[in-house]
Amino acid sequence: MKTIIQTNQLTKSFRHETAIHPLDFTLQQGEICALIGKNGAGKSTFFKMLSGQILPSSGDIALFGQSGKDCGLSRKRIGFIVETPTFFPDFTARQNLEYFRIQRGIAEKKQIQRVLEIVGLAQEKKKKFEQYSLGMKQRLGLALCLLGNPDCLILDEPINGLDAEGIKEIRELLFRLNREQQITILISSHILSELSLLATRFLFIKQGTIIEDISSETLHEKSKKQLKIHTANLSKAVQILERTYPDIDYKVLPDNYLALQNYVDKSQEINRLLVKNEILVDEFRVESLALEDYFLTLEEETNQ
Ligand SMILES: Nc1ncnc2c1ncn2[C@@H]1O[C@H](COP(=O)(O)OP(=O)(O)OP(=O)(O)O)[C@@H](O)[C@H]1O
Repeated sequence: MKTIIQTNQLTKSFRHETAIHPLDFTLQQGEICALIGKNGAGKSTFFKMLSGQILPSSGDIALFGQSGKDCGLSRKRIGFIVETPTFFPDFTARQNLEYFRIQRGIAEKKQIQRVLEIVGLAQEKKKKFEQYSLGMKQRLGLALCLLGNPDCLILDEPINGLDAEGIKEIRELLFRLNREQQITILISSHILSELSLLATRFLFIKQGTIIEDISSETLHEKSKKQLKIHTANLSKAVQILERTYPDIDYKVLPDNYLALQNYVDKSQEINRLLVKNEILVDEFRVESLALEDYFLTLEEETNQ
């Protein structure tokens, strides 16, 4: 498998703070890797270093095996959405792409039709950019990314502000690009439910440090079923459960939720036990741990 991106002890400090602590990261061909972190965790800073918009404070970046000066040439093989691309408002999609095609020295004119077809904007011949919906604007941003026939896409919040239908369209488009054209994708978003449908790998970043790097299979395995209980009397419930099942594995979640990781198959027995001990349970369900919960739990655990 080919390595698309490799960083070695990459760091970035701004005047008053360190945004990225020494970061070692490898992205392999074919992956769809989701970068997940709270506001200010360092996602955009990392992406900007990869795109060459800002320089690292220390460490190396290798793109397609090339580092140093050659890294700049390899960058052409990557399509970036790192900041919302600026288009001319009174140009059509075609005119906007034509401008960027010339600016970037891309010889083949037919690339424009090709990328417009990929993102589903080929029929929009007359509409100007300013008349586009947000979804269309985002798709044009992706078309621009695809103009140079990239092998990899690095997308910072490409589904920001889209409605459910727009999000689904972009997801399906990214799936197609990955499966049919073997395009490797590194993507960030705050819409974790969406990333969980798309990504093959999840990278969690907190205060500039990767706190977890996990494949979707392992995540799925780890996030098997759990028993989620909501009660106002959480401490008493924990006490009784610990007394009855000494090896019980549980997590206390925010807002008076308790998640049991084992004894899930004994849900009826547990329910009866709590009721017998006069613990008022107002929610009791078996569920799969969602990516969102996984992220919040991870954030909490790393606070300790
Ligand atoms: N140009 C800059 N000058 C000073 N500090 C900066 C600069 N750019 C980013 N930072 C700081 O670096 C840290 C990481 O910011 P970054 O934008 O990378 O986070 P993020 O994970 O992309 O957040 P968000 O989800 O809000 O986009 C933040 O504390 C931010 O204030």
